[in-house]
Amino acid sequence: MHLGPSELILNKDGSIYHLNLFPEDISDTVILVGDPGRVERVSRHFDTLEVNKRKREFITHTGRYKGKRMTVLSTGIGTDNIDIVLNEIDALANIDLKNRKEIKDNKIINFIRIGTSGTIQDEIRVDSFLLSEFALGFDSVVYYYSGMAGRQPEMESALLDHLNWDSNKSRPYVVKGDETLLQHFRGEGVVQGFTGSNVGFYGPQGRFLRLQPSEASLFDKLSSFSYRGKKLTNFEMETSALYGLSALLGHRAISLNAIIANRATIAFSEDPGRTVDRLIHWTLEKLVQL
Ligand SMILES: O=P(O)(O)O[C@H]1O[C@H](CO)[C@@H](O)[C@H]1O
Ligand SMILES: O=c1cc[nH]c(=O)[nH]1
Repeated sequence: MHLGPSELILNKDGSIYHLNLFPEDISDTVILVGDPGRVERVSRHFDTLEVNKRKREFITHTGRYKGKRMTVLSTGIGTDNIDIVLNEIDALANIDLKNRKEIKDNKIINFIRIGTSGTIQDEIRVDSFLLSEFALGFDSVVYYYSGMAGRQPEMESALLDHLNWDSNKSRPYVVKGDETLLQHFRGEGVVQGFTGSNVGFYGPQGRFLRLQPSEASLFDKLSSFSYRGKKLTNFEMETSALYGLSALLGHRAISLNAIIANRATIAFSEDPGRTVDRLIHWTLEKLVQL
């Protein structure tokens, strides 16, 4: 199918609209970070830097770490930005931008998110690393696409029963990370988790400064949910759409979280930057072995 100029939008120089990139600018290993400032914290470890581009909050560096070509790209905050980033990276990989048609042999991208997150379980230590085995999406991005790849309907039903969900809010969905990548990144010292991706940092994560909650018991209901021994472990704001869209597009994704807050013990990391830097270094080393 030919994609017209209002659908597949290209800049004057032919680069993709928001990311400002050409197909040759990206590797098939893409590290996603929320914070644009974190891109340099990753690429400072690279031996060589070949691409350094930006538009809006989307900064992209491509280079080599110990010989392996990698791209690190900032998504900004939220699942709506993940919709842009996943669709545009996929277009760079799998659409011929000149004739505006899908390329026959689809390329598979490995997406590795390195993010910050708050745990909701008291036994998970601040400054630990958490690998999201499953993601719970409070956003509704996946509902705009056809298909159920990666989705976990039984977990979704169990959760909806447990929460007695308010129908004014979008229906939460559950999606699994890519098993090949999960296997590679599982290991000692890494908590395996079930990550909630919320549609905000405050109310949607049960944080209230001056406003009052519409449902006072929601945070407790979420932290007490368990499905076949798997508890909901932590909150952040991107992993669900990353897992959902990657599965639908045929890519692989995992999400690694630096736990900087513990909402159950009301603790915050004394040095979150150090924890993020440790997670970056650990992830780069694991990626070289992939
Ligand atoms: O540190 P990043 O990757 O931005 O991730 C987390 O931090 C932001 C909120 O402070 C949200 O994007 C959340 O997902
Ligand atoms: O509590 C937290 C910490 C980091 N990021 C979030 O989204 N929530």
